[in-house]
Amino acid sequence: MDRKADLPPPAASNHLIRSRGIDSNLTSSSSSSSSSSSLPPPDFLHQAIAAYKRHRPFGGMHGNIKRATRVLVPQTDLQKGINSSSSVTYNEPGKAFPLTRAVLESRKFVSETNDHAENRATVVAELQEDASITPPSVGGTLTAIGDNKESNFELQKVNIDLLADQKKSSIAVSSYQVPSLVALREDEIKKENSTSQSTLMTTDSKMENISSYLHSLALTEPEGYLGTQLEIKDPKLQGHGNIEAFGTSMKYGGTILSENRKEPNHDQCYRESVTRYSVVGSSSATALSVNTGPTIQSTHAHPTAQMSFTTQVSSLAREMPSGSKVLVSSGEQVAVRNDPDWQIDNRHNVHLAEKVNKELHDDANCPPQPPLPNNLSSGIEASHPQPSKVEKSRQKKKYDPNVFFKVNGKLYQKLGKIGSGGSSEVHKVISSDCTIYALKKIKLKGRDYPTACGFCQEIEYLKKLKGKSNIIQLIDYEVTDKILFQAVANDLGNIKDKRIKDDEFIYMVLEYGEIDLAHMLSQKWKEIGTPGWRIDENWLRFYWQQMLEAVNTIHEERIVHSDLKPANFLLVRGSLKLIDFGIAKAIMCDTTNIQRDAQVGTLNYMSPEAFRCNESDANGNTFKCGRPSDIWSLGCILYQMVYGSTPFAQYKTFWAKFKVVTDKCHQIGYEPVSNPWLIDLMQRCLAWDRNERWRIPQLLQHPFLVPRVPKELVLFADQHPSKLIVERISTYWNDPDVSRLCSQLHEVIEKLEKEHKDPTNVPVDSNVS
Ligand SMILES: Nc1ncnc2c1ncn2[C@@H]1O[C@H](COP(=O)(O)OP(=O)(O)OP(=O)(O)O)[C@@H](O)[C@H]1O
Repeated sequence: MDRKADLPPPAASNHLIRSRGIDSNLTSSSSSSSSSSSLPPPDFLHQAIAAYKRHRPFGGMHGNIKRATRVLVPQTDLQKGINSSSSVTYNEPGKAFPLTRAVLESRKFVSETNDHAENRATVVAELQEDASITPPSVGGTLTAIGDNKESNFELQKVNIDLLADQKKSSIAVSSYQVPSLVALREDEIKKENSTSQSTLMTTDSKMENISSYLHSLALTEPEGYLGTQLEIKDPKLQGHGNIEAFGTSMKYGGTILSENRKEPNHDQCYRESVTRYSVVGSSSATALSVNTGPTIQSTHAHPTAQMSFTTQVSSLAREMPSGSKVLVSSGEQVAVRNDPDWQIDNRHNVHLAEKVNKELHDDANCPPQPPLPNNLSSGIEASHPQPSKVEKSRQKKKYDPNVFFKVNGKLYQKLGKIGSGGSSEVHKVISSDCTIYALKKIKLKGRDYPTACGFCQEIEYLKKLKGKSNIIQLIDYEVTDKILFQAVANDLGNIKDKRIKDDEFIYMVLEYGEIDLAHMLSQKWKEIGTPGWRIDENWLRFYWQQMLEAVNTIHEERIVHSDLKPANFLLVRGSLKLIDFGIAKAIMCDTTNIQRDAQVGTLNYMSPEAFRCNESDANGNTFKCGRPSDIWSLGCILYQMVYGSTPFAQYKTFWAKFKVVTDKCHQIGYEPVSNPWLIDLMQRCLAWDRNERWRIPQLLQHPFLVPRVPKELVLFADQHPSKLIVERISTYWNDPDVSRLCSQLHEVIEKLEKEHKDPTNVPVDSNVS
């Protein structure tokens, strides 16, 4: 059924149109009607709250208040609008663009300014909707319209009203925003001019975080209305990845404006949240404004999600620092809390908005409503079944755990799962100050206390390594199981044999790494086989040195990592940092080795002694793991960086690996490489006998990293370097052909050197070309 057909004709509000900066004569063709602003405020408030709770436009409850037309178009109609011949033809007659609803409307809106009479009614309807139901707290004026290149989003500029007192230079970022924009402080936003309609500009890298946040909201909160009216002025940002993030949020109906935006995917349905969010920044503090009011009811909106989103924002508002301004606006009026300095124009509206705020907060304690079937989502009263357990816990938590993590009272919005290890999940998150972190969540349920204590050990190591630039930094952590928390600090005592029964977790907020070495390597190895490919020695040196330094840092702190592998080196702002101290062990003061309770590590990188840790050899000597075990792992990583696979990769099963790695007589194969020092370096790390392995300070001085040509010449005064190299190579290959070739090479090098010293001494019949 076409719901649009059921709707009363749209009405316009001059008031709103003014606030949006649209010439009021554009509305002349529309029927006039009442607006919310014409209702006595308490009625408005009650209706707003009641409708909000019902998740449907309260216009519907009031005969003469018109519903928004755009949001009541069912998906099928939307699809029709997009896919069928009814696509909007724009500017260039005859050229049809398949557009999503959001784009269609934006263009209609634009078309109004272009005097496209046919679209005028729709624009009016949109304006009326805002006017009669929820006047926006911030008005915008579309001032520039781009061309209509296919698949681009044309609107290029939106002027945004200043919401707050000019003297205080507070800036309203947009009418529909997200909480994390609180970090968009005034010093990161320049006003283009000082009139009440100023164009926001931001060129700061915060944009990346914000866009990424929006992106995440688009992903995690499909019902959220993510339109953010920001003009992106910085050419660097145009076409940058973060624009894509905006593009994604636009899919959900936002009017985020930037040049050359890609057309949203038609498969994405158009959704809007009942609740709108707005953020105000001031010179002295940041503020969060929550614009309530059932503005739009999408046929696809998910009431539970809307509720939870509201709850999250309320919760975020509570999380904000005490100096922050929490604004709640109902309609275009804004109330300011916690800040006596804030200029308030209209006391009544402050009162009104505060009431709305209170209701909003009360709402967070109301049971969320179950989702309505799509076809019933507007106009039908939902029944209120008892809240489920999950819902109850959500109410208790006052934030949606599907969207946020709470660590030590701070909320972190999930941006997506990065990876999961043997015992944990790692998520990309964003904090309220728009910083991206990695959040490691270790599930404790079902684990015994000694194991859980082992997990906490990682926190101890990271605390010990705080401030070390080549170790991932622990920002915050929480152990939700209080018994465990105390046991770690004191003693396991009588809980040794007990298990954790409840849903308890360890949360660790960590510095975020962009990519790990494993992924970098797999990218690098795609180049293999391309014509002219050869090992990039400088690339190798650059990262090898950083790896050595990172491991040296922990060795100096008497910590053995025990699980060194490419995935545990993360690139953070261009530098490699070490992560995952899950199985690291501290070296006792009176020894250089560690005792292991169980076999640990990742097979391909495990040293012979790690395979046989704590066992005894034929002579009764115990295999112990210590720093050399980490050196072996580094050797395996270097081998992988040089050849593309670890030295024992061809042995697939555990036992095959065990056998070959623990076999003292097994010879690791080294294919020739352009720089023989590289082979020497690998051999220094992969010596079977752990006592023969070089230590990190030596490795940092190895000729591969520190070419010492003059020093070498002095050191081997009686030996020509080429001879030395040739000798070493022939030793390794022990092959007459290799020896012969090496001798020839040596002769050639000597000849060349003679020529270099005395250019007149060039043999006439030189076979050196
Ligand atoms: N700080 C971080 N920034 C970005 N990604 C991270 C971060 N920490 C971990 N990861 C990603 O999450 C994955 C798993 O993390 P981690 O290795 O710490 O977990 P684990 O349970 O100890 O894993 P494993 O079983 O491999 O030892 C890593 O391989 C890495 O890709």
